[in-house]
Amino acid sequence: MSVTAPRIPAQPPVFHVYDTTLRDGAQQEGLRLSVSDKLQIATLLDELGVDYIEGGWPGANPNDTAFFAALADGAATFKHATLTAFGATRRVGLRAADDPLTAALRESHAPVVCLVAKSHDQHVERALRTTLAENLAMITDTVTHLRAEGQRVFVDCEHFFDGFRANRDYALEVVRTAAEAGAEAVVLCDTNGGMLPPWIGEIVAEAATLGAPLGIHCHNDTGCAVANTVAAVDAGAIHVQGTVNGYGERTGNADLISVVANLELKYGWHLLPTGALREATRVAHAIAEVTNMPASGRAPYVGLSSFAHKAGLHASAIKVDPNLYQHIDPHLVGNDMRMLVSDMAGRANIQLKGEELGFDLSDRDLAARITDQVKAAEAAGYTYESADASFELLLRRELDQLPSYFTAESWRVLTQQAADGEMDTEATVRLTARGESTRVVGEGNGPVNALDMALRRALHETYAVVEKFELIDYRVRILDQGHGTDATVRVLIETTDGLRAWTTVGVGENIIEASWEALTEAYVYGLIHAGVSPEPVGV
Ligand SMILES: CC(=O)SCCNC(=O)CCNC(=O)[C@H](O)C(C)(C)COP(=O)(O)OP(=O)(O)OC[C@H]1O[C@@H](n2cnc3c(N)ncnc32)[C@H](O)[C@@H]1OP(=O)(O)O
Ligand SMILES: CC(=O)C(=O)O
Repeated sequence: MSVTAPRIPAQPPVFHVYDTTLRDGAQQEGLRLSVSDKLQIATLLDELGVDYIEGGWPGANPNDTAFFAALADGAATFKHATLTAFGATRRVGLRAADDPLTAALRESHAPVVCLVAKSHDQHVERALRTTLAENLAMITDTVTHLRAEGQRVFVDCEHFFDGFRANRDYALEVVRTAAEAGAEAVVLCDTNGGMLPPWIGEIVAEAATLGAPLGIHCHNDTGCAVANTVAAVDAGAIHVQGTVNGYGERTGNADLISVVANLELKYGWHLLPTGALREATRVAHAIAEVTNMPASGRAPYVGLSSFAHKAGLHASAIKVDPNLYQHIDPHLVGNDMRMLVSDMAGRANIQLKGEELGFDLSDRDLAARITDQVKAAEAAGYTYESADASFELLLRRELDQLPSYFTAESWRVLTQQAADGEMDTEATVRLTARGESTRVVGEGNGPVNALDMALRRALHETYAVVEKFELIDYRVRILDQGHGTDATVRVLIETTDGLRAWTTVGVGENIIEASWEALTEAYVYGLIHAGVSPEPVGV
């Protein structure tokens, strides 16, 4: 058999992409979703084209109950996805029809219910504190009851893989019971997330001999949730569960976008509606905004760095053909290639970055000169990979295309503590803009804020657009760790004009000097991109 051609399994005729961001994703530490957050996320998930959106556990808390009620009242409608309510099998000793939590599932009006059932004998005996037979009866009773009430049912077999190892026959009996009761998919859960891909593959293959439609739900405690999910699919699972951005209890769940992108782009399967995968990056980032959990730059497929190239050797080959250093075309998932400029850059990085910013750096000597400058500046502490705006100013300086808007003559900052303990900071800036000299004082809650106020006031008369500029992030890093307060520092400042954001860098032995450099560069870059004409030559 040839190993050069990849093994591509055939796509099953029926396959479910099941999202649990709003339920298991919300079990992540620090994540709290309001009803309105859930509605926004559900709409984004529908745009991504997942088949099922698990909205939460109605009846377990007022928020989730209200979310299902809001959907029942028409707060959002889905073009593609089917709403699913999560819950558990009925309580020990109750009839499903009499269990208030089962009633909440019925009353959720969700067309599909996903029930968590115990499948590990020890969990039945020690956590549920009941018999193995009663657990099977709980599954049968709850599934048949909900089916009779007109809801479709999936069953999540909690701790299935550990349970299979502890008591294979019982774990398989749970699968058989759920399927016979009418579950459309029986989902095998690696609840503790301790499995590895070959183990998942072997166990799913054994479970598949029962003939029931199987699903997979993996946690990421071994860092293998996505690989485990793909292994389960290879072994016969036709339903994959996961969350966007891999949110979830402890180390999270399988990242659903990675799973789907792998199956679509590596196996060539069609899982999402045509073209929807191109929404993946936008949706992952929009959901991160709603959860207020910054998306990982290193997330496969959709991360900011997923197609960012830093090394000179990579860039030189990418100039010939981007595919030489990329596993897919980033546009397939709505992402983009980015070229990073740093001390690891060669001429090719600089040329490609220049092209990205709209400058022709095809001249080899010019590109080499700029590369040398970047390396020297990076050695002195500057960083350009996260300060594109300062890199553009460096390019413009070298190309003699840097407009002169003002000349700063001097600046001074005073901070004092008054007798009542209040801190006052005042900055004075003296500069010339379009031939006019000004001396302006600004006050702020700290030295950088006061300098920003003074600079803004000094420029405002001449360049009114500066009132739109707002400093939105300020980061300081000590560069030579061995030194104490006399160390060199690097300051990164992010500024916005309300439409776009840009980052500039300053370096110095004095934190205020470094901040001043980054601040003035931020204003110059902002003025250039606002299309403001500079000072007339000779002023
Ligand atoms: C693997 C997973 O992530 S499954 C999803 C887990 N998610 C959550 O737990 C979040 C939502 N949960 C909740 O709000 C609450 O736990 C509730 C409302 C469901 C239950 O709350 P309480 O009635 O106060 O019970 P509590 O949380 O202390 O314990 C859970 C009970 O459910 C029982 N239980 C656990 N799994 C199951 C199951 N699959 N089927 C039936 N009962 C179960 C437990 O044995 C325990 O019973 P007990 O009250 O007789 O001791
Ligand atoms: C059901 C579920 O979330 C789990 O077993 O991990």
